[in-house]
Amino acid sequence: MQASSLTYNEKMLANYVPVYVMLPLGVVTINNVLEDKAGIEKQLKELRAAGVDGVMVDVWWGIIESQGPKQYDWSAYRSLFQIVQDCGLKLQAIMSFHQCGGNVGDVVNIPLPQWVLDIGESDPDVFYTNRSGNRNKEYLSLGVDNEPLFYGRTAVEIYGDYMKSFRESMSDFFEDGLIIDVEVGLGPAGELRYPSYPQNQGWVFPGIGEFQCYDKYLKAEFKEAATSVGHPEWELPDNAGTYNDTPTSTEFFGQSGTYLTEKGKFFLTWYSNKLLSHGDQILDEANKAFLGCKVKLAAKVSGIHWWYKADNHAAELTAGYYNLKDRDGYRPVARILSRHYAILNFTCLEMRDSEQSSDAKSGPQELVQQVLSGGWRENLEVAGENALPRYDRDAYNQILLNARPNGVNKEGPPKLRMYGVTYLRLSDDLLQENNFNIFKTFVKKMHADQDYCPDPEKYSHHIGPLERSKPKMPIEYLLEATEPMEPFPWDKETDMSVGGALSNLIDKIFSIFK
Ligand SMILES: OC[C@H]1O[C@H](O[C@H]2[C@H](O)[C@@H](O)[C@@H](O[C@H]3[C@H](O)[C@@H](O)[C@@H](O[C@H]4[C@H](O)[C@@H](O)[C@@H](O[C@H]5[C@H](O)[C@@H](O)[C@@H](O[C@H]6[C@H](O)[C@@H](O)[C@@H](O[C@H]7[C@H](O)[C@@H](O)[C@@H](O)O[C@@H]7CO)O[C@@H]6CO)O[C@@H]5CO)O[C@@H]4CO)O[C@@H]3CO)O[C@@H]2CO)[C@H](O)[C@@H](O)[C@@H]1O
Repeated sequence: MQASSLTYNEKMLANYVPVYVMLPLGVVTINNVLEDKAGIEKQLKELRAAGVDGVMVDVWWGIIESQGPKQYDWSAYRSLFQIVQDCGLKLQAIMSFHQCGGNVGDVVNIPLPQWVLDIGESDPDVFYTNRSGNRNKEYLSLGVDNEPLFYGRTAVEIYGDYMKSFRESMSDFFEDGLIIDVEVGLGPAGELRYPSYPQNQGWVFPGIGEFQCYDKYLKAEFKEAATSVGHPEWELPDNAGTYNDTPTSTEFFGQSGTYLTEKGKFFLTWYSNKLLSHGDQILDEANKAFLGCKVKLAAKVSGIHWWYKADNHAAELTAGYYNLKDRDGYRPVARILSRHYAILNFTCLEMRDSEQSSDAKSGPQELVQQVLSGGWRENLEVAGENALPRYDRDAYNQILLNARPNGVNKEGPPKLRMYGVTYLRLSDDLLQENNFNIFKTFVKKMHADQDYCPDPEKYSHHIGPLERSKPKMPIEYLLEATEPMEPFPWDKETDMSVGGALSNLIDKIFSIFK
């Protein structure tokens, strides 16, 4: 349709960014029970009335396949999905192949299935391991992706089977258009990363974290890789410090550090490429499992904003994002996702540089700008989340700015628009009157001041049947995307603000007299 023949509201709808809300982590309990049906239904109705488009929920491996290999029980989740559907909300389902517990905000503990942990008892190397030998049971090491150690199945086969079973068991919800998005769990917290900053091993913000490739499988792979380039003597780093170090206190990340040497570069390329192949392989399984469904696949990438403004980008490097001033660590991730028609879901949308302590050389705004721009340059849809729960107008305004970095276009689609934003997370605090009022304004502004729109096609979200992934990309082609590019320009402030300093003051006075 010609833009000129559209009504004002139709043109404004082209600026609409849907808002989803993450459900509580333990909405389905560890015993696979949806305990508080009435309570969740009431809350979902409140969200719907606030204009919210949908919700995101973790579908925990540790719950569904807890009884034994391939013994899936989806019944509690089916009840939950039915309620979500009855409330008129859409659903984003996370294939949570990780443990809940050990990350910021993890208020419940949901370990991996016991039969997997039992295998880890006799072969602890199935878990990510740091240099001092600490095992991390949050997620299986990518070193066992292709090892048939789990009653004859490899880790990747397990993930593939789980997703196929999910599709079969939820086929009616797919057909009804309830499930619009599947977030494919690719690591701890569901994010494509190594568990380099585990709070349950003593990491505190803003420690640089540690490399996690010292299990016997990854060690052997590294040896083989080093030998193949004529350096059998190269070992994994032994000078990269510990969780809470600063970069410059280590030899690896310090000035003229190992990370700049031939050996260091070889290691970092290997470490980050392993993560890329891991994501690629599991997304391929996801693509096969959901082929033909009217759904989008998505992958989460963590917002490691601390030490972003240091030359060494130490915290990103230990997490597996090989990102430096002269090397883009995120565009290769985006390129992989483009092969699978997947959305890039990035976090820390709410953070501003001015809120961060200068000691951490933190740059959340520049990081978001880089990653989102990279995604758009690779012709991807880009979505996002906030990293920490926030209820203040400054945080919402920052999310609004990132959602439409150049503002609204009253004549049709804006230059840049995020595909959607998922707010972390539904809680009593969010629903508290004053917080919820601000949140409702935020939703309205994300919708470009338009009423809630139940039909995604109307805001140009075409969710067609999922096509088969494109052919595998040669590593050289992937690595071409490491070439740094200028990010797109961002406006200073959003043109769809939920209110500024004065409103903040009124909120404070209001809360005192409540
Ligand atoms: O359900 C889906 C998944 O949900 C969870 O994963 C999500 C995760 O929760 C998200 O954070 C996000 O993951 C990333 C994130 O992208 C990264 O940026 C990073 O987060 C780091 C963060 O950026 C850093 O700034 C730093 O945060 C520290 C923070 O700066 C300090 O101020 C302080 O935070 C305090 C906070 O100020 C305070 O208000 C309070 O907050 C609690 C709140 O009061 C309470 O009502 C309750 O809602 O919980 C709140 C959080 O505990 O306490 C905070 C903690 O003391 O310390 C912060 C931590 O030191 O470090 C962050 C890393 O720790 O890393 C994140 C994790 O990779 O997106 C994830 C995926 O959606 C679950 O973990 C998954 O299992 C679920 O699948």
